[in-house]
This record gives sequence, structure tokens and C-alpha cells, in this order.
Amino acid sequence: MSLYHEAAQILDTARKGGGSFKTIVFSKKGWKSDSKTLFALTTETAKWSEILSEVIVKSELLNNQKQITPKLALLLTHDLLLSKNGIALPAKHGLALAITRHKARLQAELKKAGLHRGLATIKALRIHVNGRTTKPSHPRWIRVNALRTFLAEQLESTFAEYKRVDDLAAVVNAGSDERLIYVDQHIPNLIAVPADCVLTTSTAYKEGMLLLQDKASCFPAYLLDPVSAGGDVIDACAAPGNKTTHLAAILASTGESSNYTELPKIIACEKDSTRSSVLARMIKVAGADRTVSVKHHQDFFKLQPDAKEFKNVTSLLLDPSCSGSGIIGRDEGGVIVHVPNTLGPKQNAPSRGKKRKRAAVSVSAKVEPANDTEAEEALPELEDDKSKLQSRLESLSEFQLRMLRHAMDFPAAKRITYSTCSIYAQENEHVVIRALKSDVAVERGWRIMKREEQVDGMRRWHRRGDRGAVAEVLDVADPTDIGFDADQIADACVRCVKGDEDGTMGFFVAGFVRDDLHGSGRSSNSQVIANGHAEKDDGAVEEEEEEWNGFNDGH
Ligand SMILES: C[S@@+](CC[C@H](N)C(=O)[O-])C[C@H]1O[C@@H](n2cnc3c(N)ncnc32)[C@H](O)[C@@H]1O
Repeated sequence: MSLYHEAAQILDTARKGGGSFKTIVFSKKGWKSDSKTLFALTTETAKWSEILSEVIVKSELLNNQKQITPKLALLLTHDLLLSKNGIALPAKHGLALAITRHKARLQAELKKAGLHRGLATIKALRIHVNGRTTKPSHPRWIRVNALRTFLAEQLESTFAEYKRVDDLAAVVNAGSDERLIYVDQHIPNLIAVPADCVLTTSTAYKEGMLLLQDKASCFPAYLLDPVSAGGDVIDACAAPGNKTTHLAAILASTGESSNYTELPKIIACEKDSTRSSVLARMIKVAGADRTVSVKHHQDFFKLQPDAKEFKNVTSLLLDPSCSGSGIIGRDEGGVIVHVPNTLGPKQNAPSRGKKRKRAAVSVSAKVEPANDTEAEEALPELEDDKSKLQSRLESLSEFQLRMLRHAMDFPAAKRITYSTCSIYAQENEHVVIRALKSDVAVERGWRIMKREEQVDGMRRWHRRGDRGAVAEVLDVADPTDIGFDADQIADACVRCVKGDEDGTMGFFVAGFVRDDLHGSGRSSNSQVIANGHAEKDDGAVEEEEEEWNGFNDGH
């Protein structure tokens, strides 16, 4: 296997959340190529991948060279245009010939990519790329699974050699050999270590005591605080199970009953059958199988709220499919591998007499689709694709709103959390306001969970909703009809900013409550959903969010 094929395999593993390039390259023996060369090539290519993807798409390289895959194209283009030594293959090698043939066009597109960014030379472009990617910003967050162990126990065993620090920045900026540990101040049982620390080989990890889960991803279960409502819980969109297992741990550690078998039930619903199996496996490894019952291959919309089995459901956690725009790559320095991609046969059909170009999509390490066809569904990010992005967000937000309305229809429900790993207001604050204005919310008395009503750590969290985004939607109608003003609603919403000093991914969560169970008649909204109309464009909602790859999923 050539250097480039091995490097393509490494890019692939990194995009699937398989760890940093350092871990992937140096933890495996038996590479045919030199490990240091592989490390340098993949790291550099990842840094340049956003620009190179654009260059490859514009040059139409992939349309003309079918034997070059998108990842090989990135690597070869990197070496052809940016490496001092050029392509590391004999001049007559098939791949070398295939890429060299397009050198002039690729060079011209690289020049244009620089000019679009106001950078006239390759040297200026290099400074731009290096400046953007050298600073690490993401720690490795680990949730200590209270179903299997205790924080104190882990600090004394797995992390005995680690030095405790009071500042997250120390962990983020730690040298590659430093073993530092930070105990989070907002979420119980959450710790952070430097991104380089490999825990997947530890016994605690293998036995489900430690779960790799981003801090932001711990917010929904914590905010839901299911113990306060006292009944059963539905996790509507559960796979791969990070939040389900977190719910189970919260119920087990804070539930009044000391008898495990008397704990409230968690009903974990997952529509996708493959992901349902992953969910079941995660629940088992995390030791949550006694409280969680998995509804495999179950569409949440098809659950009948009035059914007897849901009569004690008081809390629902909604973490539906979203754009995944808040997700960060797993590599050192939060590097994301952008990959030039292909459009499917339908989209590739010539339009208005012009051949359509391949679109570049940027997908973080977490959301690597299984193949190129799936990758087409990832969020478009190029300027040209703005309208495509808008229509995608519209379709996602309609689906998310229906989820919320359906959840609000469960007769005994008192608490709901709604979350996304999206940075877009359309999927976040806008959905919240629209849900609050919906018939079912008004009829059943749902309102936003105010900041002062939230659990301690969430009340103290400093990043709140976007007031401008809230006002945008409130202003179009009577702002008094949902009982709160834009400031209150924005303050009730919780946001995390992707890759900032808080070390989280981009995330959004809001809570809904109702004070008494008045207005339990079925609403017109719920009937639409129950009748199945709501599912008609459900197929348009694709999966491009959190993937769980073993317990290596940081979300
Ligand atoms: C963002 S992921 C959930 C992540 C999960 N909560 C976690 O923390 O591990 C969204 C999940 O919802 C599932 N899903 C999408 N539509 C659904 C529906 N109508 N009913 C049930 N599950 C659905 C998707 O298959 C996907 O697994």
C-alpha cells in the first residue's frame, strides 16, 4: 500500500473520531510507510483541507479522475502544490500521472482561493493556515459513570498519576507529556484531561466506568433533572446513548430509592435500526440496562402519548437530528478534516445546460459518513451553497419543532429538554419560540424553564441564548402571548460556543416545564402528528450528527 493510501486511511480514521493523528499513527505498528512521514503528511493535509477541498472542487479534478478518491485527492494535491519534494511517487506511477495532469488548473484554483481570502501569495496563505490551526482549544472530556464507579475512586486509581488543576486553560495548553486533570465546576462527575491523553486502553474505560462525552453534551440530562418530576423518562432520540446513560446515572445517584429495581424507567427510543443496536450495546456496557428499556427501530412520532405505558412519563429528553454544525474535530488543535465531495447522480444531472460541479462539504471528525453518497447530505458550507443550507435548516427545524410538539402532548409530562449540536438560531431559539407559541403548548400550559428554576450548574453557566435571535421571532407576533419577553427567554436558553475557552463544542439546550397538568385534551397539533402527517417529510432529515464509535465518542 502506498504512502498515500495509508495516509488516506488515517484521515478516514480521524474523521470517524478514532483519535488524534498522533494516536492513530504511532499506536499502530506495521505501517509500510515511515510513521513520521505519515504523521507529517496527514497533519499538514488536514490543516490545508478546507482550502484544498475548495481547490479540488473548483478544478473538477474528481469529475475527471475517477480513480482518485476525495481523500487521495487532498493528499496528492497537498504534495503536488505545497510540499517541497512534490509527489512521493515515481513520475510514471498511475496516481502521480493522474494528479500531475491537472497541476496547472489546481495551481490556478489555489491562487484564486488565496485571493478570495485577500492573500496574494502562497507564503501569505501558509501564514493564514498555520495561524488558524496551531492553538489547541479542546480538552478531552470524560464523564465518570456513576452507575459503575465514583469520581473519588477514579481520581485515586485511573488518574492517580495526574496532577489536579483548578483552571481548564492549564489542561488545554498542557504539553504532550503532561498529565493534568480538571474537575468540572458545572456538571457533577465530569473531568477534563489534555486531548493527548489516551484513556481507551485503560481498564476503567473498557469496563464502562469512563465515558468520553463532551461537556456540552452533558447539559441536557443534567438540566432535565428527572428526579424532580419523579416519574418515568423518555429519551426520544437516544442513539448512541450518551444522554440516555447519563440520565440513568443521574437517576441512580440522586434517586430517593436506594433499591435499584425501584428506580423510574427510562424509555429510550431510536428510529434507526443500526443505531438502535449501538444504543443497546452502550447501555449494557455502561451498566444502565436495568433502568433503560430500549425501543429499537422506533419512530418517536409513532408513540401514542395517551397509551397506558406512558401514563407515568413525566420527563422527556429531546436531542433530535440536527445540522451538527457545532461539532468539533478530534485532532490536535481541533483540526477538522474537510473532504471534497461528490454529488449524487440526481444532483449531478446537468442543470440549465451547465454541468453541475461537485460540492465541497466540510464534515468534522465526528460525522464522517460511511461513504461518499452519504457525505452528500452533509451541510453545504460554500458561499454558493447558502440557499441549499437555508432549505436544509428549514427542513430540520420543521422536524425539530414537530418533535417538541409531540413531546408536549404526553399527558403526565412536566419537564422537557430540547437540545441540538447546532450553531444556527433556526434550529435553536427559533424552534423554542415556535414551540412555545404552538397550540399544544398553549393548551397544556407549557412554558420555558426560567434560569432561576434550573439546576445549580446550569443556572451558573454563563453562555445564554441569543437575544437577537429570540427577538427576531417574537417580534413577528404579540410578544406577550407566551408570557415572557426576549431577555427572559434568551436567559433561559443555554448555549455553548464551539472551540472557545470553555472547551466545548457548539451546543444549545432549553428546558420547558408546566406547573400543573391542566388542559390535557388532545390538541390540534398533536392530532396532526398522531395521524401521521407529521412524518411525511421526515425522510428528509438525515443523520449528520453525533456518531458513537465505541466509547470513543466525545459527545
Ligand atoms: C443527535 S442524535 C442523538 C444523540 C444521543 N441523544 C446521544 O446523546 O448519544 C439523533 C438521533 O435521533 C434519531 N432519530 C431521528 N429521527 C427520529 C425519530 N423520528 N424517532 C426516533 N429517533 C429518531 C437518529 O437516528 C439519531 O440517532
